[in-house]
Amino acid sequence: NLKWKKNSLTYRIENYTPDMSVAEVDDSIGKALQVWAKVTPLRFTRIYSGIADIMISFGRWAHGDGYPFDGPNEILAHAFAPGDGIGGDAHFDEDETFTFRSNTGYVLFMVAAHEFGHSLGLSHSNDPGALMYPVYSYSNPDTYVLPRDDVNGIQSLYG
Ligand SMILES: CC(C)C[C@H](C(=O)NO)C(=O)N[C@@H](CC(N)=O)C(=O)NCc1cccc(N)c1
Ligand SMILES: [Ca+2]
Ligand SMILES: [Zn+2]
Ligand SMILES: [Zn+2]
Repeated sequence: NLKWKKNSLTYRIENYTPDMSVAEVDDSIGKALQVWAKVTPLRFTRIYSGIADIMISFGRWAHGDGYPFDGPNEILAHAFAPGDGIGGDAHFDEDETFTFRSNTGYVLFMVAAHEFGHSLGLSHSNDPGALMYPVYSYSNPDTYVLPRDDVNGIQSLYG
């Protein structure tokens, strides 16, 4: 597990999905980062231009890296382990329907929280209750508590 050598990280939202309002995307991303900040010394600062540690974008099919998306469902997003350049970046498949709070479509907060686990150095967990379990499951973002397996995982890196 590669990890960030610094606790203060920047992020930039490069573009937006038409599925949600700008404010809903901003809120979902911010809250998904806070899930991890709450249990580590990590701090996230948003920037609006230039290169951030965690560059966040929506794309479909071939979108500039060697890992094209696949249309609706299956792959929902991917993120790269800590490092320079594409390291830490998170890409979301624009062919998915992302939602804010409802459980019709994929809740962006949930997918983003999972992807940022990868951005911080976590791999998948085989604990079905874990956020880092490979398969998406819906949880209410307003009452979301990071499962113990994920807390242990991230604190083994940054505790
Ligand atoms: C091999 C990887 C590129 C698969 C990809 C993933 O794990 N990205 O982090 C992915 O999108 N997996 C889907 C699998 C699926 N279609 O259920 C997923 O939902 N991952 C995101 C996710 C979101 C929220 C919670 C959890 N546990 C997983
Ligand atoms: Ca897909
Ligand atoms: Zn990508
Ligand atoms: Zn994953």
